[in-house]
Amino acid sequence: FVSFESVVMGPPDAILGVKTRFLKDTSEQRTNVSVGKPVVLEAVKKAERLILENDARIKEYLPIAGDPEFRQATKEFCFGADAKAVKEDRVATVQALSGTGALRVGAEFLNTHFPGTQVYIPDPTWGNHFKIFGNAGLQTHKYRYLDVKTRGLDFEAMLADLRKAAPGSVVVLHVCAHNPTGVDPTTEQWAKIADTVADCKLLPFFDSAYQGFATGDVEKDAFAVRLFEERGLPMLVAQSYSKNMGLYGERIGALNVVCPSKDAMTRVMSQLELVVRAMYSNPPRHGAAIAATILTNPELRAEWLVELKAIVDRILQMRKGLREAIEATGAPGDWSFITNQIGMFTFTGLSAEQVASMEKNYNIYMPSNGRISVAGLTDDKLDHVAAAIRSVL
Ligand SMILES: Cc1[nH+]cc(COP(=O)(O)O)c(/C=N/[C@@H](CC(=O)O)C(=O)O)c1O
Repeated sequence: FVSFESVVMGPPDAILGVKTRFLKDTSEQRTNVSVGKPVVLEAVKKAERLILENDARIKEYLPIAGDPEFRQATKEFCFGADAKAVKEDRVATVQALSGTGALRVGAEFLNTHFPGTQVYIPDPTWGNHFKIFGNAGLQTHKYRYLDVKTRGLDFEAMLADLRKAAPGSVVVLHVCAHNPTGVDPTTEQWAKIADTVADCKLLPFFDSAYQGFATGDVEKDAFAVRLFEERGLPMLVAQSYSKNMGLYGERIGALNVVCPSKDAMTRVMSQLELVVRAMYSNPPRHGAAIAATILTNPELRAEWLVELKAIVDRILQMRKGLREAIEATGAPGDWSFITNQIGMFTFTGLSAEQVASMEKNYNIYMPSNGRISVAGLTDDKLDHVAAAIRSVL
């Protein structure tokens, strides 16, 4: 029988748990570089004013699949309005509890209809990927991704590992701004990955959590997904608006499943709705209303894209500043990876011990894998972070 007394303590989350420790730290020099610091965008504030004025049905249930306007807008944002799969209505799209929820609904759907499916996940990857797919009952495997020597993509090893996967296996691919490494395939490498996926009959499950955060251009950042769509490949794509709209706590995202026909899409939609209904019934309204308003209102969309570009430009400045601050300490080694990597994070290669020492002596808070959220840096913190890194080399 159930006895809550027998429940053991679970481990703190490797990423979200860091912020908890940061908040307990009262020192002046405490610095949180673990997760993004959500600035509320002007476009979001304006969208919320519009929603409050116009949306009379503000508290009704949404349909199981979510806000219809959001679903169409997010699909077009991901694949492009002119994508064949979109125009032929072959993409099954359900609103999701952000990227995590999209991945989980997709994993449950796969396990329900294709039990025993093997899922190949990059090494390293986002800290939650293995648990999401594992908890849904799927078999997870690593594929080599980062070459720790060059700090670049271990491309041949990645392809070799994918070629070893059984046909029908799922391969998780970060669309852009790979977390935690900040290392992405080049466009030529994406073409070869698409060839390998097609030849080996693998099923891509794209994780699109940073569209717009890699280059500041939302169209360019969707390159990989759109290349695979143009090839006519089936795929799943999990989307998140946590980072690119700063809607973290609104939990707004989507799961897209590209199907071979409109009829198949209709059947997949019906099965996705069964997963959603039994998991949380239907999704929250507010985040979907914000995202749909920004995506479909031309003035707000334009304003949003300008704000997003400014955020990405500031991150590039912080990368340059951090690299120069570290080099100014006379730190040994090549720090060019800090400005070569893209997206929100830089993967420093610091060990868990070095990270713990930086927390203890310099009150720097970051995940034990050595990832620094550059988005969390400000000019006045650069020298402090650089000194902390210098102290552990
Ligand atoms: C690659 C990736 N995919 C999905 C998510 C899910 O985010 P959501 O808010 O559910 O849409 C995150 C979040 N990453 C950051 C926060 C977290 O760990 O949840 C992070 O890596 O810091 C990712 O980095």
